[in-house]
Amino acid sequence: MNERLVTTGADERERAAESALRPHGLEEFVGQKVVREQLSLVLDAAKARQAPSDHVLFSGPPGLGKTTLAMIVASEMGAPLRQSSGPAIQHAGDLAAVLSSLDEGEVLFLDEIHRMARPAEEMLYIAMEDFRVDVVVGKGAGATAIPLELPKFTLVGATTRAGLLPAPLRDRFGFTGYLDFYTPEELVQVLRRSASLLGVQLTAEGAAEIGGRSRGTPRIANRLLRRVRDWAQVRGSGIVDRSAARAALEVYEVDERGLDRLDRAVLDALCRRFGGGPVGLSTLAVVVGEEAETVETVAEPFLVREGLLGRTPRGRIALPDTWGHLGLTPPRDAPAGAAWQLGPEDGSDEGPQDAPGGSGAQGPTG
Ligand SMILES: Nc1ncnc2c1ncn2[C@@H]1O[C@H](COP(=O)(O)OP(=O)(O)OP(=O)(O)O)[C@@H](O)[C@H]1O
Repeated sequence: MNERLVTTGADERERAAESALRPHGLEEFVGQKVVREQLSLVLDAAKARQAPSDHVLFSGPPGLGKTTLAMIVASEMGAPLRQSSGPAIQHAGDLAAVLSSLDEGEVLFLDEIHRMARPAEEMLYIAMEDFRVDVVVGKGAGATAIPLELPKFTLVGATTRAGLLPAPLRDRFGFTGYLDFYTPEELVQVLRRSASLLGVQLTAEGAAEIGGRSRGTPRIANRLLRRVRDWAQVRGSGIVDRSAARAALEVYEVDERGLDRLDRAVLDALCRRFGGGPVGLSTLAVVVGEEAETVETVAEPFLVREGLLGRTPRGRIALPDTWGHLGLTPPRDAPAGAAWQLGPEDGSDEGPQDAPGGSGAQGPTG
């Protein structure tokens, strides 16, 4: 089980549990209306031409359905799916081995495609466009490239960081689907479907309660459902209703907005200890007893998205909602969120308050 119930990633064990809940066709896939419609046009056109589909890229945060869609592409095309990932392809030879073993029409799914080694990326451009790889035999001046024809295949790439893909690779995908976070109503639909597959009795209120705490992410919704089901079986009536969801998620310390203990510790330190900031990331991390990287990559993206934390060039700041969420009253001199000059997206800059002993409790000057 994951240490954090609301983390967006999944380990091998969880992925195995997830496979039972995956939609098998586009009509079962909840939400992402635009992507579904665009993708179904691409696939229907390919089927009508009786040819492999164009290469497809899915981009979006973890747990929103990229792997599921890759599997759907293969099943809609009636083709086998071969899976690998960027981190597994560290040499051009690794990729040549995968590509040369494909059959005509097969779908190759490359997860985390942005993490592939550069020489392999370059080999992939040619393979995608010309269905050919150049295998280099020998070394130095005597090295020769032997072209190897490949069968026509469809590449499905998935990435959480489309911006990291070099333009020549991005341009070779005929279609890119951008996945967005799900609405609470869509998550209720995901939960209903999962509950029926798991044989769990789920009430409308129970689904709404879990959906609202799932951070817009089906993976988290399904994970919370499994934990609430456990609670309902052991301590409740077996039915997943609102009170079971509330009681179970209190045990797991997931609050009504989907924040867990780490998220709240960060906000609590920011408001109580540093008067709302700005405070540097590493100081904040020391106070909550975590690595700066964990705070930055695990807690912050969701807090920023929810408008509960701001990243500025001078450090992290509380926003008006932050105080309310913690049940605190902002100090009288706390600025309105808009008055702050918010920093760049990756805003990992350390503020001046990172100096040892800095309290960082002052407001902005401008
Ligand atoms: N639209 C959806 N409808 C129903 N279930 C979904 C949907 N999207 C995702 N899920 C479920 O959520 C879980 C995670 O989905 P998936 O593995 O496809 O996410 P991912 O985007 O590939 O994540 P990662 O980036 O970590 O690989 C799966 O159990 C899947 O069935």
